[in-house]
Amino acid sequence: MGLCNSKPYSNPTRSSRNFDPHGNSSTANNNDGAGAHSSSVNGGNPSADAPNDGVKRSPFFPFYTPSPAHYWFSKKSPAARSPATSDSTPRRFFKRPFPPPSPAKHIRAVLARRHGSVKPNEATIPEGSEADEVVALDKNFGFSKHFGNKFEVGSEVGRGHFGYTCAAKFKKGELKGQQVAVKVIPKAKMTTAIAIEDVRREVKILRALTGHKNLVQFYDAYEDHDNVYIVMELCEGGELLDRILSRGGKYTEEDAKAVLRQILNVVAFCHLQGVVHRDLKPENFLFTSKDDNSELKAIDFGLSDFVKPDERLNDIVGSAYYVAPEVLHRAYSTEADIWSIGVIAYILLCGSRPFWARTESGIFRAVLKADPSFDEPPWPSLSAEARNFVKRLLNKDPRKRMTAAQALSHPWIKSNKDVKVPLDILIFKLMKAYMRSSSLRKAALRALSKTLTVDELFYLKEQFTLLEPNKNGTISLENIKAALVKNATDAMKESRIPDFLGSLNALQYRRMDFDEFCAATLSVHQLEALDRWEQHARCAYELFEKDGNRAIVIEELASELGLGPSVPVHAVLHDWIRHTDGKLSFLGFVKLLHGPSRSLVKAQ
Ligand SMILES: Nc1ncnc2c1ncn2[C@@H]1O[C@H](COP(=O)(O)OP(=O)(O)OP(=O)(O)O)[C@@H](O)[C@H]1O
Ligand SMILES: [Ca+2]
Ligand SMILES: [Ca+2]
Repeated sequence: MGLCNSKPYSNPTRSSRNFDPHGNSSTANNNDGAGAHSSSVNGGNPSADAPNDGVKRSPFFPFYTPSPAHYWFSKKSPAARSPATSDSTPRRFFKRPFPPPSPAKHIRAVLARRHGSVKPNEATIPEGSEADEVVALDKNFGFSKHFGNKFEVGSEVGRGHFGYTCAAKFKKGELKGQQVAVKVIPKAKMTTAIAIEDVRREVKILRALTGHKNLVQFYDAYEDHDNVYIVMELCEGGELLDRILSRGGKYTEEDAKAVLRQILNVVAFCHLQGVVHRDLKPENFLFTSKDDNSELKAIDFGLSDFVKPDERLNDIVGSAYYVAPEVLHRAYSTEADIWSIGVIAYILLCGSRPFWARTESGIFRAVLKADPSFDEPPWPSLSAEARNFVKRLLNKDPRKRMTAAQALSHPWIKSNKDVKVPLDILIFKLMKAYMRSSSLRKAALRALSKTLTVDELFYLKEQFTLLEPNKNGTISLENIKAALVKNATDAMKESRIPDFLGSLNALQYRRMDFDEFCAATLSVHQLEALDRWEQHARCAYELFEKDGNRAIVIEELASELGLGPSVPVHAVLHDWIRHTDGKLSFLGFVKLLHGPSRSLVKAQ
């Protein structure tokens, strides 16, 4: 067939259009402090972009300033000041399919969950009777009561739906005089058991997740009669959203990469720990300083949760523009965060939101059904890798979406930089499925693994290296355990990741070399999402034909697929077997690659 060369996928490096009209003015509109806007929401307001009370509004657009529009029309606008930029940018702006980003509201189900104010047709949260709970709400958190003794509170630096954040200083001790941020959450706002539980969990997660440079550093939590106080490192550079807007809505590819690398890094870390953030958006990333190259920190774990490796969450939480389709379908895990990063990446590169409508239900419809546009400027002038990167984050099928660690291995993000790829929890999930597979399926996966390209092998090689401390070409269960321990925080215990390793017990009596590792940890679903999947599969089938395909007894296949005696085997399996010689057909091979559950669903 001539396709079977395992040719490295060529990534034609197009010259990226590095125009950044406002690249040097990123702090231009940050003078009113971080979070000068509010993400607070009017739960009953059906208009997703309706102005919030108490925030500044643009006279030109139905959302708050700062917005790019502010810059086009203001005398102080960098665009107005810079003749080099004023010719192209405004035109591009008016061609945008959607308005530029504004602060995202939490979806109404979140508010219902927090406040118990569920409108009849929005009643998406089935948990117990709120009326009963109000009577006996326990607002004691067990946090230290000495906030007032320890901290001197300064001015407000930001505000959210659930509280406000102030700068503060340690009054005494070793850290005397050091600045911190304090998120103050009034207990009066905690009107449901769920709201209280969410605050408990926010603190628990902040406490458990320690030691990543792109995660806001948590100091401690305090409480008194009126408030909970979450004390953390003070980030003085403002929100990513403000910086996007102050740059006129878009970043150059290089600048976007620098931001996305940090976001992906911290999110990969959270996912390895079994924490899903569930509210990733540019408002929830802060710069440590006003500096252009300032480090970025993830904040606001208010909607975050622990998730076990083989568990799905079902509560609808997040912010509308950033919410993943599977969250709306109520069965999701860490991949939902990756979707949100896809939305952020889309915004960074083109300045508008990929899924936009005036109402929450309109946004949800777009998220579920619409394909984001890559035809409008500036997309055609951006690099093919950039578009490919964003599309692979915004795949509606979570199984086909890249993970954070894979995204860090993507040629666009990687470019010439020495990006360190973190350990990926997906590797363990795939390994578990592999260990439970039949020898026939293992042979099929091995054939497929021989067709992987240089880019795909790069990621697997990185993962293998992280698990292979002795560099002897093989890994053992002990190596895997050690790699996890090395990366573990307290969060990992909560999300039961060590228990999950029990499923890899079959590995305790043998070692795995890189070839088998590739077969074990390649994701058929992800490969299937690639344009060249047909080539991969055909190629792999050819290899399998030469070395592995054999006549199959139907009963054998039936037992492999877990078909019971009541299922009419012939009816289900006739398209799996080649009539001429009783061997696996191409279709059967592809179904086998996917494993039992999927094959059955498709076959029946
Ligand atoms: N460590 C920090 N340093 C500086 N500013 C901060 C810090 N933490 C939070 N802020 C500011 O306070 C705002 C609100 O904080 P946060 O997002 O945690 O609150 P929230 O009530 O959970 O908000 P939301 O409505 O998004 O859920 C942030 O958007 C940011 O502007
Ligand atoms: Ca927030
Ligand atoms: Ca929050």
